[in-house]
Amino acid sequence: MNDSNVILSVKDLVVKFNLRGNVLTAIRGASLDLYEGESLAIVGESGSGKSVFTKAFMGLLDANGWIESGSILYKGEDLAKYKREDDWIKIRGKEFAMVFQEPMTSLNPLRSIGSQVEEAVTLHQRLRGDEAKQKVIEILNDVGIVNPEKRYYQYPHEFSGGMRQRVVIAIAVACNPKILICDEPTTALDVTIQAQILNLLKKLQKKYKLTIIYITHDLGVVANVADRIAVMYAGDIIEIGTCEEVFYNAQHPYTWALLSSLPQLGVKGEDLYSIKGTPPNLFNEIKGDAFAPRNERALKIDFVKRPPYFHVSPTHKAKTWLLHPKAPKVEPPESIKFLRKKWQVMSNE
Ligand SMILES: Nc1ncnc2c1ncn2[C@@H]1O[C@H](COP(=O)(O)OP(=O)(O)OP(=O)(O)O)[C@@H](O)[C@H]1O
Repeated sequence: MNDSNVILSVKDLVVKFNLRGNVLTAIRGASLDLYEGESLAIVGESGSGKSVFTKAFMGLLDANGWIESGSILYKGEDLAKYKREDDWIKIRGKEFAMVFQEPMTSLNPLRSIGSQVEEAVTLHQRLRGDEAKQKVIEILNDVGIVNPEKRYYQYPHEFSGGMRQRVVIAIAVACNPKILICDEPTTALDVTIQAQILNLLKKLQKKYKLTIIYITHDLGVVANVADRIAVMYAGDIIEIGTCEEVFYNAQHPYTWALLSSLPQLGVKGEDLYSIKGTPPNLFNEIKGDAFAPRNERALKIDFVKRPPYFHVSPTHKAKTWLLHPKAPKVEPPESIKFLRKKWQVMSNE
């Protein structure tokens, strides 16, 4: 990873919404460098801002939302300055494509699968007639749809949930995007199908040279597919690092809480850990570390001053005062200590 590979650079992004005259700050100065060809998972509880953050890159914010400040640099242009739908049309599909959670809402029930994929091929790859159809069949085959020549003429209701999600992915890939954003792509599917779809995305990433952002509330789901993990809380990325760094050497107490609530890490015979309290009200100004009121290990300063990023390694940083050189030593929960022991072994290998 080096700076010349940065494909998208978001700096200090602030996104607000107006709700019946009251203003809510959904993204509170979040920054992110995305590297070409990587897969990055953005994780966090419901409402942490994962979807709004990525929708801002595609000009897909709801009508009552706007980018208040910050920049989104892509190919030398600042997308945060785009005001007109015409500007976004150049980006959407062609440069960035999105796969949503519920495939049925992304597909038109009245049109054949083939014609829906073909529309994307015609629009973005400038192919026509037989050539376009051949391309569609090739893509349907690539996404694992058996007998694509026959399936081409079928309708969404003739496909299972997993197969429909494959079609949605085919449409996204048919646009030839550089960046694919997958918003909870497997939440609506059962566990075996989930794994198949994630494997498929991994395979397509290589063939189509995609940079992928996975959005999920489930750290467990992305463990096998993401190169890096960004943890979001109350509209900011509070920790980011390689998958191993975030799993085994997490630094922010919120990341500790997320990890401790994973069923895979549960201590036998104990109830599953759940994060106490509720996220802050984004209509109010947030002072200090937004997680402090829910953090039983919070320091005094956490309630007063917002922490900057502190680097743990060149690829790993977190916004927590615990990383300040003068911070008192705070013991993480048992499950995190267990992971850190593994990290020490891994680091010495
Ligand atoms: N159109 C809107 N008007 C007002 N508030 C909004 C709007 N869209 C999103 N928000 C608010 O912005 C915040 C971030 O929402 P977002 O959908 O990005 O969360 P998320 O992390 O993706 O959650 P989930 O996992 O539930 O999708 C939430 O507080 C949400 O209520």
